[in-house]
Amino acid sequence: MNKKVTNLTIKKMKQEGTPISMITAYDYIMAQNVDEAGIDMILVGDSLGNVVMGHTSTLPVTMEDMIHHTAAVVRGVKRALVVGDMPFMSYQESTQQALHNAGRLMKETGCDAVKLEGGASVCEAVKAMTTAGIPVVGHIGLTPQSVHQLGGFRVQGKNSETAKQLIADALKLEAAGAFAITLECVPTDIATEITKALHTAATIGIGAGNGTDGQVLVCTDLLGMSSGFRPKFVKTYADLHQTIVDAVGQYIHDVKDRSFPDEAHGFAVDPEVVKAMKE
Ligand SMILES: Nc1nc(=O)c2c([nH]1)NC[C@@H]1CN(c3ccc(C(=O)N[C@@H](CCC(=O)O)C(=O)O)cc3)CN21
Ligand SMILES: CC(C)C(=O)C(=O)O
Ligand SMILES: [Mg+2]
Repeated sequence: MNKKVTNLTIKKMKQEGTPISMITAYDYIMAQNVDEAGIDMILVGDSLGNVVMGHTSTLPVTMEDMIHHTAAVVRGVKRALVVGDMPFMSYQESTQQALHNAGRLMKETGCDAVKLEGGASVCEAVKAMTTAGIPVVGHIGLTPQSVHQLGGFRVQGKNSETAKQLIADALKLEAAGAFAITLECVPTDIATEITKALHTAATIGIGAGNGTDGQVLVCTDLLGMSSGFRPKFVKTYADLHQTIVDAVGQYIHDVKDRSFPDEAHGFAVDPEVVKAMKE
């Protein structure tokens, strides 16, 4: 088995220019599958609000939801670094609240790091966490927990002023101790400049082009399991939605015409036993 990935491995990969692969997972079985594929980092994203729970945003996700799913993912992983996403209003109230909930997420799930959205405004919390021994991943650009503040899901950092703000936030997160920073929906050239400006924190892009230190995608998006809207940045590598519909359709067909189960999928008994049973 390959050695467990740590925050130091990720920092080293940035120094060496080795691209970092990251994917979301929300349960034990998906975690086992993506870990076996050789993924470097697994994010138990609060996107589970959309993907697993069927909400229209990530806002309703609770600490209890995140703990439940992150613990399941950790049980399926041998090598990848597991990051637990801090849900909406689990860290925005105060630094004390942020530290308390980051501690809960690590303590009650066994994950390797936590992630929270925001720039300068969360740096005091990031500093408190890293000081307490909790590795932190930042998240700037499109921050879905602020969708109502941002006025919708839109690309961030499109003018020089907001682009400067993003660089400043990234540098502050790095100084506060974040070992990686997710850049979501940021123009390619801006994300590349942010990546160059950071010396220790690795950038992990989603809709941020190929100049970042790594990439992250939602597992059900890249596997083609999600129906409905797909963001422009998603590349699908399989059509599992159709594969599942076809396989279950075949199963239904076999049940209806009694071709399943056949002898190979049942348990035989000595005919004498049946005879004696009826007496
Ligand atoms: N399945 C899934 N995949 C994700 O990547 C994802 C989630 N869910 N839920 C949480 C957030 C929300 N995300 C989103 C949601 C919408 C857009 C979106 O509407 N993007 C537009 C770009 C708009 C513009 O040009 O400004 C697009 O067309 O892709 C992007 C990211 C990313 N995250
Ligand atoms: C899209 C990624 C970065 C995320 O935060 C999530 O899946 O919740
Ligand atoms: Mg998230």
